[in-house]
Order: sequence, then C-alpha cells, then structure tokens
Amino acid sequence: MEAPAAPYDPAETQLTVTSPEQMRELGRRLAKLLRAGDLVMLTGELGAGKTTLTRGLGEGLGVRGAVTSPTFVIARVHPSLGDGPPLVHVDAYRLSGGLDEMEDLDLDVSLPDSVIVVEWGEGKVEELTEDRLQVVIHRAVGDTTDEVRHVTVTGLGERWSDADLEPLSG
Ligand SMILES: Nc1ncnc2c1ncn2[C@@H]1O[C@H](COP(=O)(O)OP(=O)(O)OP(=O)(O)O)[C@@H](O)[C@H]1O
Ligand SMILES: [Mg+2]
Repeated sequence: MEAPAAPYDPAETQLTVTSPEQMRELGRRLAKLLRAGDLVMLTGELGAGKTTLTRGLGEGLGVRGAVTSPTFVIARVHPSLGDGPPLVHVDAYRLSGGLDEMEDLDLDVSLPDSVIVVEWGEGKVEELTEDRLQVVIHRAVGDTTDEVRHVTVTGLGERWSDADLEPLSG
C-alpha cells in the first residue's frame, strides 16, 4: 500500500546571499531556530557554501571548535560551550548506507540530544525522519558576481509545520 501523503504543509523561504560572510550570518540566524533533535540537510554542489553555512551555525549555537570540512572523518562533534545542544557535523559523502550507520561510528554523543547537520545526505537521511530542515544552495548562473547564492530553506514534517522562517531574512 502506498503511504498516505504527509499531513503537514512545509514551511519555506527563499533568500539571496551575496557573500561568504552573509552565508555565515544565515547560519547564525538558523541556529536560533534549532533545538536538540533537529536535523538539517544541506544540498548544493561542490563549493556551494554548505560548510560556510555550518560554520555560522556552530557560532550561533555556541559550540567548541571551528567548523571545517570533515574531509577525513564522516562526522565531527562540536560540544556546546554553554548548556545548549552539541553540533554533529556529518559529511555523508562516504557514508554508503543511511544515517543509521552513524550509530556505528561511536560518536560520544546522543543524536536525539544533538543538532545534526548533514552535507551530501540526499538519498541517505530522508527515511530516518520526516522532520527535517532542507537547505538547498544554488550558485547563481550568469550573475555578475560569483559570490551570489540562492538559498531555499524548507521545513518538513510536524516539527516545522507551524515554523516561522521569516527571521532568516533578517
Ligand atoms: N555567497 C557565498 N556563500 C558561501 N560561500 C561563498 C559565497 N561566495 C563565495 N563563497 C566561497 O565558496 C566557498 C564555499 O566553500 P564551502 O566549503 O562552504 O562549500 P561546500 O558546499 O561545503 O563544499 P563541499 O561540497 O566541498 O563540502 C568558500 O571558498 C567561500 O569563500
Ligand atoms: Mg563542505
């Protein structure tokens, strides 16, 4: 039997970001909307700005350690410097299965108590939870400056159905 259509309307907002610093600022704003247990899925080609956004998110959450590309690790845990949730930054590029594989990574953290940000998670994390924030970053084609990015933020599932994403626009 086919699964019934999701009963929740997605929340969505679109933004134009014109510099790496603005992308970081978007991450800081995003952090204010997040709480423990949230999953953020970042989509965009190489160099789109996924890690740059995550860096701002880490700043906004107030976590320890600079966010960098987790090239040689699949996931990196940034503990909170205060009493907020830790940030788990995942590069799912080399994760062959789904995020459940992460349970085997021996991360010293409970995923439901963390904010999880996943780069390259398409086709890998969707089954895990209906509640997720999808951030799609597009490089503007034909724009006069190559620092322009078009960002679409979509909140899926019950968690985000009544969410107000307007604060992201500043
Ligand atoms: N508006 C912008 N937003 C984000 N990054 C930008 C922007 N304009 C230029 N850049 C530059 O693009 C690069 C983005 O790199 P970043 O590592 O964040 O991308 P990524 O999507 O994580 O790439 P990868 O797929 O390799 O993980 C940086 O060098 C950054 O300075
Ligand atoms: Mg990256």
